[in-house]
Formats: sequence, C-alpha cells, structure tokens
Amino acid sequence: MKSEFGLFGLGVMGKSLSRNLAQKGFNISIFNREVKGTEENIAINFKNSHKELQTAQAFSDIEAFVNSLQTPRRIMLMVNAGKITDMVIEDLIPFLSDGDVLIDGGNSNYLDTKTRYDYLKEKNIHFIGVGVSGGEEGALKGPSIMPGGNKEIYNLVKPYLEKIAAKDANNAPCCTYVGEEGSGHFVKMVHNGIEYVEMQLLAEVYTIFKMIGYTPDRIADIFESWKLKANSYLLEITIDILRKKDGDDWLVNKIVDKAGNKGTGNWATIATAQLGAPSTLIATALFARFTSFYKEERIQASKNFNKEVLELKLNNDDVLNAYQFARIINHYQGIKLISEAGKAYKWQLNLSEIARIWTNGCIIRSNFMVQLISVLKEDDNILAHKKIINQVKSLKPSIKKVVANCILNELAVPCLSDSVNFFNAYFTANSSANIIQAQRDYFGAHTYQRTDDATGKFYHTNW
Ligand SMILES: O=C(O)[C@H](O)[C@@H](O)[C@H](O)[C@H](O)COP(=O)(O)O
Repeated sequence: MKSEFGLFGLGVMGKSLSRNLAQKGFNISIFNREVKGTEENIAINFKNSHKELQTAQAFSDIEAFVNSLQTPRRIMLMVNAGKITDMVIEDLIPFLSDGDVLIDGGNSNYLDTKTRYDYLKEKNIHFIGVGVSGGEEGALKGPSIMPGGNKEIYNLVKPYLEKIAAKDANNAPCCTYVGEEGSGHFVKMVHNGIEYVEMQLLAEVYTIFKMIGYTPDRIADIFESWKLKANSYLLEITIDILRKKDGDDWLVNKIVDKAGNKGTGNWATIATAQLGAPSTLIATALFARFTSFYKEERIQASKNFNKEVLELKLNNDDVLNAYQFARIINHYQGIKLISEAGKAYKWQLNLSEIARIWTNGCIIRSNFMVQLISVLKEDDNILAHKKIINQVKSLKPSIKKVVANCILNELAVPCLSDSVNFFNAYFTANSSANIIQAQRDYFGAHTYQRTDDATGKFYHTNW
C-alpha cells in the first residue's frame, strides 16, 4: 500500500516527527541516507525500534522512497538548513511528478525558502516552508508549526500538520497558515530571536542571584515561586537545570560559559536591520553569546580590570518585576519585527493567531503568550494596549532599580539594561535624533525636516 506522507531525514527532529505522525495513525514512509561506516540502516533500524512505526515503510534508496508514496506526494524534509537542503531537493527532483509537495521543516532562512519556492514552481513542484518549534520532545508530543507558502497547496498538507501539532487551551492545533512565500520560516526565525532573549534574561537574573550568594538550588526555589506570575517553558527547564547535581556540585557550575548558536539569531538580527525595526534585544542577546565566546580574553580582562563590587540592594520581587518588564519589551520588539516584515513582503499576517500557535509546543510558550492572543486581537502594538501599559507602569520602577544596581556593581545584564534603554527612548516624544539629522546634513547635506513645517518638506542648511 502506498504511504500518504513521507519523512526525509531521521535526525533528532525527523525521528520525533515520524513517530508523532505514526502515532496519529498516518501511513508513512521514512528515509535516511546511507553512509558506509557511519550511517547504515538508520531508517530500518529506527523503524524496528519503535512499535508505532511497524506499519511504516523504511528506505535508504531515494527512488524507492519516492515511489512508495501516493501522488500528489507530500514529502517533509527534516535536514540541515542551507546547502544540504538544496542538495536533497536536487536529489529528489528526478523522481518527483508535477503537483508533488515538498515541505521544508528545517530551520531554513526565509530568503532561501522564497528562492526554492520560485525555483520549484518552474518545475510544477510545490514548496512549503514550515517553522517547527519544540525541540526533540515537542516534535514527538506536539510541536508548534508555522507553515508558509501557497494557501491552496498548504491545504494538501494541513490535515497532517494540524494532527501532529500541540493543542492550545481550546484544544485547537498550534498550527496555522502563516502566509505566502517564506513567511513561515520568517516567523520561526523571530520565534528563535525571542527565544534567545528569554534565555539571556534568565541567564542575567541567575547572575544577579548568584552574585547575591544564592546556590543554584536556592535560585531554582525562587524561580519556582515565579511560576505564578511568570511561568514559561524556559523558566521550567531552567529550574530543572539548576537543580541538576553532578557529584557534590551542581552540573551548571561545570558547564563552560561559551554560548553557541546555529544561525537563526543572526538572521533575525540581519532582518531587523534590513527592515528598519528596532529589535534591539535580539541583537543584544546574540552579541552576548558572541561576547561569551571571548573566554580567554575575558579571563585576561578580569585580571586587568578589578571588579568593583558594592552591595546588590535587590530583593526577589525587584528582580522578578525587572525580568517581566524586559520580557514585555522582548515580545513587543519581536512582534513588531514580524509586523514590519508583513508590510514589506505584503504577507497578510495575523499576529494574534501567531501568538496563539506559540502558546503550546514551542520553546517560547508562556502564560504571557496566552495573554497576548487577546491583546493582539485589539492592537498590533502591544505597548499601546491598556493592559500592557498598566503592567509596564507597575514594573518600571524595578527595572530601573535593578539595572542601576547591576551597572554600579559592574554586573553584565545586557538584555535587562537594553530593555529599559530602548523603552526610555520609545516613550520619549522629542528624542535627540534632531542632532543626528543636523550632523548628517552638516557633513553630507542629507537634509532634515522642520518641526514648524507640517508639509514634511526636507531642508538643507549651509552650516
Ligand atoms: O524552536 C525550537 O525548537 C528551537 O529554537 C530549535 O529551532 C533549535 O533548538 C534552535 O534553533 C537552537 O538555536 P541555537 O543553536 O541558535 O541556539
């Protein structure tokens, strides 16, 4: 019997997704390449190691894999982003037929997705770029899924993606048609940008409590108490991480403080610069990872410059409120970046619906995200929404106190401080950008507009 869905690439996510599909009762074919000596019989061994895959067909030959599928074929690629994805597409093309659908579920760059979409369209092969979030466990139990491409073609794969997706509070799938072209991968990229910042903020509050002298277990207790007001998947896993012992010590104390990255934070930072959206926090979180990589230089600098340690006069609520403040700014900036992309690329994006599919299955799922569903139904700008304005007003004193204290104690809190710096600029009606305009006009005749000329006309002064 021909399979109804094909899963190509049995890495961490591919394995979990294929088991999820099989558990949902779909007849699937799975494929993994054969590399003599390193990757042998992956697909067949994997099939035989999970009972739900007993009805699946396993392949290491591309032609046999493609021919095992009903037409129009639905093939989900779970391979590394970049050149590998293009090579796999080229390997598949000779065996595909008009009307077949390739679904790229990897962390691909949205610009590459657009190129592949146009390239395959010429060959009557459809291409859907799908953001999949949730890691190994989420892919197995229900990820958050962000598909982008042609809507009619999406409807050919919708039943499969919706069935395997996580469910929101109303039991609706955390999977929704995002928009045209690479919009699905764009939204996933921004998801990861927000993820970078949420992780960095937790690392910064951990640093504050560590400096106060708390053990990882004591910090985990505090984070536990934060669940009421600030629960999120990342808070929960950070509690587990902080409790993990390694012999008499905590494992976290033995992990080298050099934070890696696989590219989506870079792309989000490049996109924010290209779209002119002030997603300062994503860039700050990315650069904090880069700075962490200068380990040897940091060790040397710690000897060259003595840290001036005063006393951190902060209580847990100060830090909780500061954390919550920065999280609001983080989500404001991420959603603004998506909305700017929607305008620039003419994607009809539904921001409230994007928040809804991010309420479960994905890495940034949180109580706050649930709140954003209704907020974004009323206003695309969350910082203009009454509820959020009141929250920000109540949290503002703490972020100023926390950041000021950290700066005085020479404690690195790049995202906490960036959030209040951004906000201070954001709610300043008359900023200092007039000086920038004057300087640009002075040395480059770049012209400026005048506050007393409502026509918006540009002026140049012979300074
Ligand atoms: O949503 C997810 O499931 C994760 O975000 C996933 O996509 C992956 O773990 C990140 O890409 C890691 O990104 P870095 O390696 O750049 O931290």
